[in-house]
Amino acid sequence: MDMNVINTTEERPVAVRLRDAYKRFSVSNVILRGLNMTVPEGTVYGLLGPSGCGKTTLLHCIVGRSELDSGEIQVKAKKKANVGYMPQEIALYNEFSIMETMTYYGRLFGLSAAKIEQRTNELLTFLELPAKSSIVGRLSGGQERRVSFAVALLHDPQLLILDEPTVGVDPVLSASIWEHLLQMAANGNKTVIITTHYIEEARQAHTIGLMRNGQLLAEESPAQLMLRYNCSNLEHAFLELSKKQHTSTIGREDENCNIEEYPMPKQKPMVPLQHDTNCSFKRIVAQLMKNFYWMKRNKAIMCFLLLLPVVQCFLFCLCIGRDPHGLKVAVVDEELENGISGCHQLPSTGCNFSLPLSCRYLHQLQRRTYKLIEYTNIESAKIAVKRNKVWGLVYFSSNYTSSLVERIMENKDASELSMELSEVNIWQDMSNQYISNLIRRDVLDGYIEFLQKVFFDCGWPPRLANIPIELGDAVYGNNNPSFSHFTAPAIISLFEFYLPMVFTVGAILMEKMAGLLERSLVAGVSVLEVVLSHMVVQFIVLSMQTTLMMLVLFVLYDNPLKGSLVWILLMLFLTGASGMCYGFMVSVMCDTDTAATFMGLGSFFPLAMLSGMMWPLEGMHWILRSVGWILPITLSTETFRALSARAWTISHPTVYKGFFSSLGWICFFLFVTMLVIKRNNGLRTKK
Ligand SMILES: Nc1ncnc2c1ncn2[C@@H]1O[C@H](COP(=O)(O)OP(=O)(O)OP(=O)(O)O)[C@@H](O)[C@H]1O
Repeated sequence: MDMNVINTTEERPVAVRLRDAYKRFSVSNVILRGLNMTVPEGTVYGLLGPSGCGKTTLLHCIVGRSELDSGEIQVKAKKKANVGYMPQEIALYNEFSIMETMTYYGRLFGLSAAKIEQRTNELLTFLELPAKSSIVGRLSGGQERRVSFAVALLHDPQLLILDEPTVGVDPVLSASIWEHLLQMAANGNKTVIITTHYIEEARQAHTIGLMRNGQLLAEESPAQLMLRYNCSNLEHAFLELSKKQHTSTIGREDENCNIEEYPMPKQKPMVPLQHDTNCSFKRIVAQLMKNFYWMKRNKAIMCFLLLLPVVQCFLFCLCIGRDPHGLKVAVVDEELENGISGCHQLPSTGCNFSLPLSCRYLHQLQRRTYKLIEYTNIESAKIAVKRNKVWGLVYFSSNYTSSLVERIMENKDASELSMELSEVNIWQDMSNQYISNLIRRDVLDGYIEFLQKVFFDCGWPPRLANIPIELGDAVYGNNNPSFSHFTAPAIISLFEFYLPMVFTVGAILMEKMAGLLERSLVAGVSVLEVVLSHMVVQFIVLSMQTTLMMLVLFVLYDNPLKGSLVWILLMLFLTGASGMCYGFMVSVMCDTDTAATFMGLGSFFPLAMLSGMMWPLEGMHWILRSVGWILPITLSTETFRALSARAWTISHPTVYKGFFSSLGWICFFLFVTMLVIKRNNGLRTKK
């Protein structure tokens, strides 16, 4: 049966009309030059033209993926839900099964589960597709294209816009697709706009638009076109038309000295298709379902996302903040005849000054887990320090004990010599700040302990052996503060900020780059719905990540958590929200994952450095200190510290500043995101 019997000359309502359409990507890249196009309702319109002439751009303008610079587009279908669009790229979720793909788009179009099932079965049979449980990414290129075609047909739309649907499809199926399209037009009064590279295939269309140099050279039925140019095929007709246009353009170029007039109206033309509503519960549910499918199919990625923070927290607790053990220290003790091994036979208590007191002091150092390595003289011990075999050298003179006793007994009358010989001499490798400070602390504390014990054993007041400074109980924290207690709040804040950022960028950029996001937007999803559904998933994932991190840091390990848990969780929630909003900003600003990676990494290190995580802000250069506090996790980390270690409440400025800072950053990131979306007219990649 010849479906091409529809009389296109009769007055039919117009499904799509373009008037004086202008579009360019740059001054030298003008795509549409005052193009006029009329697509009658209930017909198949074949859009033909050489590669790169702007067919896809024209379709993008009709479905709202792109905007005209000037001119007018009228689409009778009005709503996005009445249009079926098959983009040139495959734009399908590779991990989904065919049924999951259909379910997602069916839900977006508001179809019931039964209707989706029925339409899927029909389309699978018609398009000769494999079982609906087949995974899209494992199909052949041609099969993927047919699934993409099935998605466009799923909701039986009034207007069907197909960008090269028959590429990679075998000729028999291609013929049946054309037959189906013609039937839809004849029996269902549907309008189809189709682009193809196979010119002879387009012969079946009711109307043909031949596009070249941003204009339609002709717009009539294939038969009329061939008759007018007295050709037996469309290719020749197109050639004739192209020659004609070329000759007329040369004339005009000479007249205008190559200057092209380009209209620049004050207001951009209206977008032809509108959303039903900006936020529909059904479409959010469809998005959530899609996200759930994605997580189900990407279990490895989800496990990685959940386990990464836990593993990092474990590693942090195991590696950071614990004092080094078994540090080697050289000892040169000239008062011991049998070396320090002989100390073991001597009593470590009592008030007998005929025994060497240096043994008792060395015993204190050993109790603090130092490994004492004996050397015969200072020179050889210093060489060992230089070679980094030991971290320092402790030296006792041959008259150490007698001189120390004289120093204690004679006090202010002790001789200069006894004062000198009673000193323990220490030389340290100070290249490692933490280790050298630790040795210094232990050498001093160990000495006080040793002397107090001697005083006690001799019946003298032990307090006399102490330096006259009394350290009271710590007001916050404890008198032996741990580095990990200082850094734990920064670690959790950093994760809380960066994990949502990475997840958001990954999810949105993946959809954006594969054209999936645009396909959903053309199908009627609004940016607000994309953001809301992502937020829901993000917060479920973040809650699990936070719970696991808190368990490791504050339950399994003893990092302080003294303040109100509600405020602590709220602070973490806001930090996560600002990380997510940062992710939104990065994903709308970057078109490739490489750019996003650079942006993420480029911000990570400055943020980590300036957040006061590694070093207190008070110790930074004043310029950085005055900038550092503005950054997203600086004040929130301080707030977390104030809440967890000091149990301060929201009324304290340090606490509420962190909340304000996070809220401010959320607003800033969202504002920039909206600006970029507005400037780019949506969430599209540059290509
Ligand atoms: N976002 C963009 N930014 C800059 N130039 C673009 C953009 N999109 C398309 N172009 C350019 O516009 C021109 C027309 O591209 P378009 O994809 O519309 O052509 P086409 O006729 O559909 O080609 P084909 O038949 O090969 O698909 C090309 O030169 C392309 O490089």
